[in-house]
Amino acid sequence: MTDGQTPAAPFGARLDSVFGSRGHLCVGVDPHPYLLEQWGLPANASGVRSFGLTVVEAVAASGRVGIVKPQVAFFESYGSSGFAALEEVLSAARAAGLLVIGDAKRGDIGSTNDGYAAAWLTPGSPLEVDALTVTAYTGVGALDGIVAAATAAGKGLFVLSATSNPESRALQTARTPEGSTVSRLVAEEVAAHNADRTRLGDFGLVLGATKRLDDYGFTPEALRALSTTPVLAPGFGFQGAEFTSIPHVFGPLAPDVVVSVSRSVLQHGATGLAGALERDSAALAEVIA
Ligand SMILES: O=c1ccn([C@@H]2O[C@H](COP(=O)(O)O)[C@@H](O)[C@H]2O)c(=O)[nH]1
Repeated sequence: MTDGQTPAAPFGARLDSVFGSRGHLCVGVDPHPYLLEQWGLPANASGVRSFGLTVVEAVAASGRVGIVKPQVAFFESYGSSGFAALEEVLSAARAAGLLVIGDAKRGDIGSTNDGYAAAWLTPGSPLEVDALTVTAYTGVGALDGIVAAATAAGKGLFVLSATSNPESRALQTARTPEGSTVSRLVAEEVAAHNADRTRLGDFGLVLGATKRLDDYGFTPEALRALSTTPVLAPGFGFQGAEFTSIPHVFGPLAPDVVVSVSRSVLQHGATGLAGALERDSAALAEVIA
């Protein structure tokens, strides 16, 4: 629900609409302590609040970017006042019409996951987001309650599958008894939740742009089978991936990738952010129409 009464359109449809109107760039709201210092802000809740609101304002004003991804860790590190700051940032972003992906990477056994669903996906809750990142180490089935809550509220999930960090390889390329990789198993079980869609579903995957997906067990056929599954792709800029690699890395999924950038744009400071957004969104539009 958007206002507690009107049912929201499904997340996948809303994401598709943002792709059409504002493109695929997603700006991470990652107030690292070193960035706070660089921006002349204090390393406390008031600093992350100002940082987050400034990023939201710049993204909304750009007219070229429609998705933000606040990194919860950097707010959580200041305790309850950090969470209060996060609530303000989330609310400002949603009020500005931006699609908000909460990067909280929640995930537990099913009964506990219901608590996360209540916190992040319930319309009107203080931490309401449009989509949430979650882990499936307890099994994709343990997410069923969050999936049901998301569907009821027009929300989405992005489930970690092949993450961008170098340490992910051993675990995520481990083979199941049937011969699939862990990454691919997660991907296929998540994609099953989108099976009734002809266009984008509400349940996506985190696939790092720094990876060769064939190394993680994704054959070309496996990628084609994910055609209604949106992809949240971190790893650009600071972690080394380039926009021009998107068609090669993501193949048939490239048209539905949410391209996430944080430090590479945030390092330009409050005054340089608008220019960085303009440059990145223009460069990305050359790659994903
Ligand atoms: O596999 C993953 C999953 C999430 N992330 C998050 O994305 C941003 C990346 O920040 P950059 O500054 O653009 O490197 C950050 O919030 C990570 O927690 C990821 O990098 N990889």
